[in-house]
Amino acid sequence: MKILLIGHGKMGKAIEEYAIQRGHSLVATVDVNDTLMPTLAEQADVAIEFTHPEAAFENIKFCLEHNLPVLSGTTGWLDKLSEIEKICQENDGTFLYASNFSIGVNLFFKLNKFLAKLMSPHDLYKPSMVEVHHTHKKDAPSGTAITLAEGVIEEHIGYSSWKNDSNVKDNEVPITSERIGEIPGTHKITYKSEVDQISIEHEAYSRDGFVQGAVLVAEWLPAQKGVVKIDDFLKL
Ligand SMILES: NC(=O)C1=CN([C@@H]2O[C@H](COP(=O)(O)OP(=O)(O)OC[C@H]3O[C@@H](n4cnc5c(N)ncnc54)[C@H](OP(=O)(O)O)[C@@H]3O)[C@@H](O)[C@H]2O)C=CC1
Ligand SMILES: O=C(O)C1=N[C@H](C(=O)O)C[C@H](O)C1
Repeated sequence: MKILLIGHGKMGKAIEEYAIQRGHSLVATVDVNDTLMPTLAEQADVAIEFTHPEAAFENIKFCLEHNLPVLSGTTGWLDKLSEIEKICQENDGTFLYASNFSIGVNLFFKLNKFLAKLMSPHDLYKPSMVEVHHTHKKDAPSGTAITLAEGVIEEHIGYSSWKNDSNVKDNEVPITSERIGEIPGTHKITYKSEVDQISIEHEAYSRDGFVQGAVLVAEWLPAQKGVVKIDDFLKL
């Protein structure tokens, strides 16, 4: 498979290495000072986009307007997600966004929803979330934390929004973001009552899970149409 790799930072470099290991080739790596040229899109089977919250929208739009299936793992740009989904439909394209490409985290998303549903009738237990990442991370809260909070909101009658603060209203899920050293990504949800607490946690040991998931999804993506989800790939 021929991959157009957009973003050549921590994720881009690791994806390049793993994609080559799996027998793929790169049409090009496009980083911040490079230009996305239509000829690059013509030569590629799929684009993988891991860049910056400010850059993701234009990069994805370019791919969709040049008939190139594209997956994006960039977080922090979700205010424009519905616009991209519209552009995908208008161009009869293929697009997938996932806040986290690790299989473990996508199973954790399901566990989170299950726990929220169980907790919904028990308002003595108050949820809160902590996400911990490396100090280079540009966005807070993490995209994964937002997906987890959305899962709670979907399943728990007592919650309708989230806030990146520990000081919240009754109907808000509090998310605390910590930035420490080189931590790849840890997410913990706790339901606390006056007498006890229940926590679930996912801890990534490295970026390998995100990288492997992104390349496996990229292999599957060109045969799909429209706005697709990682749940479709994982059959969750
Ligand atoms: N969904 C998932 O599973 C995962 C998502 N992520 C997300 O992916 C994104 C990238 O993460 P990471 O690789 O760690 O970040 P890095 O900062 O290491 O890499 C991003 C790269 O993209 C470059 N870049 C910036 N603007 C553009 C542009 N317009 N076109 C092309 N390249 C550009 C940056 O250059 P410069 O540094 O000069 O700005 C940098 O080289 C983040 O949003 C992060 O949250 C990360 C891990 C897993
Ligand atoms: O920036 C990162 O590193 C990560 N970003 C994603 C997020 O914001 O959820 C996924 C993972 O946690 C690593």
